[in-house]
Parts: sequence; structure tokens; C-alpha cells
Amino acid sequence: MTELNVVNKTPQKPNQPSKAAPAIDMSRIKNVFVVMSGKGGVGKSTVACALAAGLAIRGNHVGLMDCDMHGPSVPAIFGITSGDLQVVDEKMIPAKPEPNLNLGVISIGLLLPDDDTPVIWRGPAKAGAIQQFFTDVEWGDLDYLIIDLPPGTGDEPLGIMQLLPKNNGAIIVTIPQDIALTSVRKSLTFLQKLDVPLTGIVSNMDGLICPHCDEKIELYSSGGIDKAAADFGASILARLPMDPEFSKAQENGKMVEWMMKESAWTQSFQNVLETVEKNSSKQ
Ligand SMILES: Nc1ncnc2c1ncn2[C@@H]1O[C@H](COP(=O)(O)OP(=O)(O)OP(=O)(O)O)[C@@H](O)[C@H]1O
Repeated sequence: MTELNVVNKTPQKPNQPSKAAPAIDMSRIKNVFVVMSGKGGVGKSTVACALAAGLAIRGNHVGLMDCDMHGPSVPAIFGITSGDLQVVDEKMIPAKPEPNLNLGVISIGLLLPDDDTPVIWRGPAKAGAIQQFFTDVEWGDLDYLIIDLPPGTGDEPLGIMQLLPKNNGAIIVTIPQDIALTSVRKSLTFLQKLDVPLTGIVSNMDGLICPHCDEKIELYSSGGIDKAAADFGASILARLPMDPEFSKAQENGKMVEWMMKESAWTQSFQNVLETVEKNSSKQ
């Protein structure tokens, strides 16, 4: 089948999608949400993983597609490796993080022989790989497919958005610092141009929880995020604190366990989960 060669799990260059590439079949996927950010390193993958785990904890069947080809951090956040990826009847079965829920994960990181191997493909080849994440993966029946987009508003996120026959909405992740907010405004315009509904903005690393006294320390003094949200009629779904314990949990691949625990972070995240569920179809 596929030049992605999932049987050997070797990331050979995939087919480039031809203009006549078949439309992606999403008939068994009820809802699709994309998670994006204007720039890298602000917590986009963190939020995508927390969203997928949180929805699965709430009893949903969830798939998470990590489309970040150059910095696929999703496998590490969930503590999964290429050994967790099965191939049955020439289809990849998404890896299941522990503790076991109805949650399956696909990432280019699960197809690379080791963490030091970069993906050196041009845009069309990357788009071909993403297409294969739909055609060559057995997702099963999903309540939610969460897509972790590459950062920015360039060719890669654009190409992926244009592949999707269904998109309930986008969540934009940022840090509340003026330097990051310029790119948030670009992301908001990008969504308007593509006619993709905005679910809301998540302000991450919004203050630091002191590990000694549990007090919140403000890190950035910008009010720019509120202004950007007001200008675009967007709502801020959550202001998530920076939490060293959370960072540790991610380094140890314990995202699901973290989401099961009560904390200021998980409490702030509840509104993201509730808003996504409100913007969803049950059919
Ligand atoms: N609220 C938080 N508290 C503590 N650590 C955090 C928090 N959010 C993110 N991090 C840490 O910050 C780092 C960057 O996060 P993440 O990988 O999610 O960013 P990203 O926007 O997806 O980056 P990229 O687009 O470059 O892949 C990670 O090491 C993650 O563990």
C-alpha cells in the first residue's frame, strides 16, 4: 500500500496528494476540532492533548491526530512510542495511552525510527502524509477527532484545513504576551478567510502557580489578549496557569493521569471541554 510504509514503520516520503485525490471520508467521525497557534512553543500540543484526554475521560470516543511534522511532541506527552502502534490488515491502529480510555493517537513521531530523525519533506509530501492519516488509519467510530495543527498560518496548516470536509471549530492557543498576540490576530483573520468557526481562545502560561505557596504569580502584564478577543468577537475559554507539576507530568508522559486529577489547571480547563461539547453534534 502506502509509501509511508507503516508495516515497517519507516517514514519514507509519502505520495504527494494529486489534484484528483479522493475526498476524505469522515462519515464515522461526528465532530472535528482543530487546535492552532500563531507561533510555536505556546502550548498548542499541550492543549490538544488535554482536550483529547479530557473528552475521553468524559466518556467520549476520541482520536487525536498530531499534524505537527517537525516537532511531534504528542507521543512524549502521552508516554507512547512506535511500539504502541499496531498495523492490522494494512491499516494503522491508533496508539492507546495509559490509563486505557477510548482514546487513540496518531503522530508522525510514532513512525520515526528515533527522536533524532527529522522529517525533511516539502509541503506536498507532508500534505500526502496527512491524507494518509485519514485513509490508512483505522479510526473507528469517533465522537471527536482533535487535530493538532502545525504552528502558524502558512502552507501547512492551510493545506490541512483545506483537506477537511468537516470542521466544527478551531481553538487558538496563545500566551498572554504582546509579542504573541500579533500572531493571534493573524490566526483569527486566517479562520475568517477560511470560514472556519472559532470555538475560542485559550490563554496558556497565564500566570505561574508557586510550588511553595500555591499563589498565582503574573508573568506578563499585557491586556492585549482581551483586546484581540473583543476586536474579533471571540471568547477566551480559559486562562491556564503555568504549573511546574504539569510540566513534570508531561515529561513523564502522564497526561491522562494529570487530566484525572483535581488542580487549578484542570479546573480552568473545564470550560474548554464544556464549550467544545456545546459546539458538537451528537449524531
Ligand atoms: N500550562 C503549562 N504549565 C507548565 N508547562 C507547560 C504548560 N503549557 C505548556 N507547557 C510546557 O511548555 C512546552 C511547550 O509546550 P507545547 O509543546 O505544548 O507547545 P507547542 O505550542 O505545541 O509547541 P510547538 O508548536 O513548537 O510544538 C512543553 O515542554 C510543555 O510541557
